[in-house]
Parts: sequence; structure tokens; C-alpha cells
Amino acid sequence: MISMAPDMSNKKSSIIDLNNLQEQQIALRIQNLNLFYAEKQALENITMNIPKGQVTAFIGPSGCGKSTLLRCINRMNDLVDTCKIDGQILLHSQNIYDKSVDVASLRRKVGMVFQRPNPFPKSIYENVVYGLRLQGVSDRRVLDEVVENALRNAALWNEVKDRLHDSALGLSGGQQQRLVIARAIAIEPEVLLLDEPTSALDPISTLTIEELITELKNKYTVVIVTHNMQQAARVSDQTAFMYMGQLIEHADTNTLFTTPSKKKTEDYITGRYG
Ligand SMILES: Nc1ncnc2c1ncn2[C@@H]1O[C@H](COP(=O)(O)OP(=O)(O)OP(=O)(O)O)[C@@H](O)[C@H]1O
Repeated sequence: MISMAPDMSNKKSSIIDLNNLQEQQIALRIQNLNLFYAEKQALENITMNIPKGQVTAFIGPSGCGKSTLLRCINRMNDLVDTCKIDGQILLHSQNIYDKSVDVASLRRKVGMVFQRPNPFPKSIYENVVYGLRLQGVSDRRVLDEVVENALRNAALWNEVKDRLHDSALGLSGGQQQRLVIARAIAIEPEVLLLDEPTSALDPISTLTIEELITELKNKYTVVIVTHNMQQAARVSDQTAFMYMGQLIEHADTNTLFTTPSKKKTEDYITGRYG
């Protein structure tokens, strides 16, 4: 129906009914979430369930609150002094904003990958095992196994298996981003947050990461912020469209891009504003 919207004709995805999810299908429940940066409200009463084992994309115009919402899921906004949050995000029925929650342990369950690859100035091997070393794991066989598995799962093993002890900084941008994904999955999180993970990459590396995201959902719940509607259409099962701090529409990706129920969504995906 809509010429500028992504072509969804080849999209295969398992349709689930977001309004009737069973408890075991839900990874995260976001409930009445409001967020302020000082006086400015950046998120308004966001309520949504993020389904388990699926890729959910947050889309919307610049400044609508996509990254802010993503960062709420592993409490990265705690680092912003002016930031105030009310409402809840439930992971296994526990509000991650409860005083009793240990933020370091939350971040082990909810890993994050940023826009620019940020490997540590260490070897490829030491980057992958970084989180495990922090947990006190030192058995070489265990670490070797984790390195191989994480790099295989991040689709990087074949390219680096003969230079695991070389500096990670010698890798290309696309390889560095896959290394950072390997580092995130080495500690076996449940949820992986990706904040525009390909925006600093060339088209080939972007394609590799997109294929990887599709693989990752077999093991993890993935939430991705993207500026690129075509990318959301390619990689995600569910899409949430945000506008000026509000969640306008959250639906399976096919439906959102072909028969959106809200006028604002339709205007956005047809390129009337952006
Ligand atoms: N640390 C901060 N302090 C104050 N205001 C902030 C901060 N971070 C974001 N904002 C504001 O909150 C609003 C939402 O920003 P956010 O980065 O979440 O949007 P976005 O949809 O991810 O945008 P973009 O697509 O441009 O990255 C914007 O008005 C932004 O200026």
C-alpha cells in the first residue's frame, strides 16, 4: 500500500499476539514508565511487553526517546544526574528499579552494545573473557571454551581464531562490533540491547551484523534502536514506533509497516516526517 515503506513481501517471522502473551513468552514488562531529564519529560507513560526470544526494534524520529527507553532497560540512565524515573520495568517479576536490585548483576543479565564499537585496548581473547575474569573465573579450559563459543556465536571465530592474542584494536570496525557482541554474550545475558549497532559501519559489515542479530534471537531476547526503517523491517519481529516521548504503536513488524493502525505511524513510515 505504501510506496516509501520497507518492502515486507519477503519477510518471514513468527507472528505472536502482543496483547495476549503468556507469562513465559515475556522477557520484560515495561509499565507506566516516565522519565525526566531535569524538568524535561523524555518518556511519557510507556507501557509495553517485550517478548522473549524475539527481536524488538524501537524506531521514530530523532529525539523521540528511543535510546532513552533502551538505556532504561539496564539502568544506564542511572549515570545521568538529572534523570528521574517512575514506573516499573519487570524482569522475572522483579522491578529492576527496586532498591534491592544490584545494578552490576542486572547488567550481567541485560547486556548492551553501543553505536561505536568499543573494544578494550587488550587482546581479542582478553576482550571476550573480560566479564568472566571480573566474576573470578580463571580456569584456562573454561575461558578457552567460552572464547570459542562466543566468537562462533558472534560470527567472528573463523576470522580471528589464529590471532586471538593480537590486539582487538587491529580489527576492522565491523569485526570490532562483532567482538563487542561476543564480549556481551560471553557472560550469557538474557537480553541484549543494541543501540544503533551498525550506524558506524559500512554496508557489508552492516549486513553481517544484521544476519548475526537474526541468529542471536535463537538464544537471547534482542532489543534494537535503529534510525533505519529498512533495517528494522529486515531484522525485527516486533516494532515499536515512538514519537515525542510516547509509544505510539507496538505491533509485529509486518503489520506495523504494511497496515499501521495509527495515523502518526503511517505518516512516519511513508516519509512524511522524520
Ligand atoms: N543526558 C541527557 N540529558 C538531558 N537530555 C537528554 C539526555 N539524553 C537525551 N536527552 C533528551 O531526551 C530526548 C530523547 O533523547 P534520545 O537520545 O532518547 O532520543 P532518540 O530517539 O534516541 O534520538 P536519536 O535518534 O537522535 O538518537 C531528547 O530531547 C534529548 O535531547
